[in-house]
Amino acid sequence: MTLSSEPQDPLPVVKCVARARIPTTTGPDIFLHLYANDRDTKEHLAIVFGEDIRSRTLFQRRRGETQQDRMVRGAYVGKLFPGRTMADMDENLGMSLKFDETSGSLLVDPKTTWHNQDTLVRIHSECYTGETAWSARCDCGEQFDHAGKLMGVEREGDIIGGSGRGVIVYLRQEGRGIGLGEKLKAYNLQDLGADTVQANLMLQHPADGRDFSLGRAILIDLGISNVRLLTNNPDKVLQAEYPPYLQCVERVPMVPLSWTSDHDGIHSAEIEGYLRTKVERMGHLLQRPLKLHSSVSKSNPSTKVTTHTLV
Ligand SMILES: Nc1nc2c(ncn2[C@@H]2O[C@H](COP(=O)(O)OP(=O)(O)OP(=O)(O)O)[C@@H](O)[C@H]2O)c(=O)[nH]1
Ligand SMILES: [Zn+2]
Repeated sequence: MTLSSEPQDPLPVVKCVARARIPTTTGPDIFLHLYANDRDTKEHLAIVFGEDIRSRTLFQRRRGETQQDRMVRGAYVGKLFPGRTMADMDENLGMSLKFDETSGSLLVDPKTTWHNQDTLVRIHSECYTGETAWSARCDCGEQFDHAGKLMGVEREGDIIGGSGRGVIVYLRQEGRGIGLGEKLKAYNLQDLGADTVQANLMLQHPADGRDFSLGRAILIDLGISNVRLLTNNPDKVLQAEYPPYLQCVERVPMVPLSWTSDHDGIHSAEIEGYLRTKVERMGHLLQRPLKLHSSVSKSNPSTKVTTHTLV
């Protein structure tokens, strides 16, 4: 945790290049933001739930640009429709943006811009295998889907959702930063008996070489200050802090679905090893709910008691 008296590393410079509305198969429209930065050439993303969470760099007025230019890059208020000519005003919805006439910066107006509220956030690292190749080696794909669902609901059990507001910062940090090729080699080493940490070290990589400063810079660019962070990773909680601009006000756990249901979620030998390593070797805050009694079926009250060890 960086105490406010200690100098903080300067954040990378990020710039939102484009934003577009994505109608989703699961219900809400989301707004995909693509970022450039001064640290790498990757296309890091922010998946934003809520039209009024606004990137300051995207909405910054640029010299010589037209209202059409602004609409094309996604710097518009409300909804686009054929024939619309003004980016900064949506007459149909009666919404208009205000700017500092000198600097051209967006002025925060509670009627049009989300600010100073706790925001549900996931800082998610890319995992091609888990998100696209149906892998049962990790829970990244499940976490990505679950985070998206939680952004859209008021609550799920005792977890308070985002009620339609939230941000998934999607960092192109495949393989905890080592890239897909090296991660595939790590998988082979895991099939030869190594765990995910040992495999990275055997390939001469750190156990976790990720840098989350880009995530912090993107959240600050989106005007997010109080983060309710969806994670089990204590390091991410620390990494989501940049006082006084960004603070993590709550860690929201992500319990694997397979631990709360016998049929949902990922059930595989590999995922158990993956989760166990995260807990035992990376300090992840995951605890399998301790069930003292299996659900004793009415028809057979003598169902044997099963206990689950804590992982
Ligand atoms: N090197 C390596 N990376 C892996 C392996 N399995 C998953 N990963 C990567 O681990 C990262 C998972 O990151 P996240 O899901 O964002 O977060 P986390 O650090 O697991 O913690 P949570 O926020 O609690 O999910 C992704 O970059 C995956 O590609 C593995 O076996 N080896
Ligand atoms: Zn994964």
